[in-house]
Amino acid sequence: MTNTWWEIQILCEPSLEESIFWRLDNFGCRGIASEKKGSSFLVKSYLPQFQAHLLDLAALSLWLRQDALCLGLSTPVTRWELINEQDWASSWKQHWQPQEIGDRFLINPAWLPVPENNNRLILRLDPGVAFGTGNHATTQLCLESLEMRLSTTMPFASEQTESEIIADIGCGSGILSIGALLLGAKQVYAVDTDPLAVKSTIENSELNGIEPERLVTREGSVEVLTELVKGVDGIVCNILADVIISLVPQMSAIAKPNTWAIFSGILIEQSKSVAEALEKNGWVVATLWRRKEWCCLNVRRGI
Ligand SMILES: C[S@@+](CC[C@H](N)C(=O)[O-])C[C@H]1O[C@@H](n2cnc3c(N)ncnc32)[C@H](O)[C@@H]1O
Repeated sequence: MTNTWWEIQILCEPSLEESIFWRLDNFGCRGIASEKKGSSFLVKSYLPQFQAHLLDLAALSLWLRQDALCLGLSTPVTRWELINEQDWASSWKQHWQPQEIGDRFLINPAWLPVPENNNRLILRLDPGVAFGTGNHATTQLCLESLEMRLSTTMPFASEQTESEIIADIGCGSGILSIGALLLGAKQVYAVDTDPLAVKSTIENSELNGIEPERLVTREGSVEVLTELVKGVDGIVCNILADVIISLVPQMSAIAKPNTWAIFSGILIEQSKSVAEALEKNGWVVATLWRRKEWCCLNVRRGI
């Protein structure tokens, strides 16, 4: 049993209540209740924390807004917070098992023994409260894209994997940075606006025996990268679509004429607006991979 729950609160017009209940039920929420708040309704619902990442909650909020717009009603306000943090770590640890991703990776929780006779790249991880266990479709899509980019046996792989310098924007647990380094990249510059993510990336880097100079981690975003490095060969960025769109113009400062990039955290219905923002800023979309309701854009710098 988990001890930490998301409490999701939705303030809405009364006529939206039914469609919200339906959405929450489909989302896996347990215990849905509503109360009158003036002329509005406040719907409260609960979900074990391990069942939803922040990205999923953001997607839920978007669907609720879209439902309201389709019905011609004013959009609801969705908020979420974690309640009852006690025993979170131990309860969550019971739910997280080693996981194979793509053809090359095995994500192994830090507290489990490293499997013997396994020919996969073992990525050891203790994300703590940071995002990035490998369970989420967007992280998987990014790792698989990195695999295609950096595994020398892959047809689209870079011929100079061992000299590739990569930026990881929104590094979370550091899973993508460490994945790129295990695949043979020379160096990764990882940034995240959340100081807990920065701490988690540094700890996971040590856990995987990565030399500190190969994974440089800082709190912040693209503006910090521009101070750290002149140009990078590749970029991975798994954040929400809106954030990606706002960061794309600044990314030109760290892009070289042949830089490639992997973007995820994008709902399928948002892919068009992200692709447009990328193309406006000198990127060419090469492929779109999808898993569940999420997609991942593989792009390269335009000529
Ligand atoms: C979806 S998680 C991705 C974690 C990990 N890279 C993965 O793929 O599993 C997004 C991360 O981006 C960070 N973030 C959000 N906005 C950001 C921004 N503007 N610049 C840098 N990081 C940001 C969040 O703190 C969070 O750790």
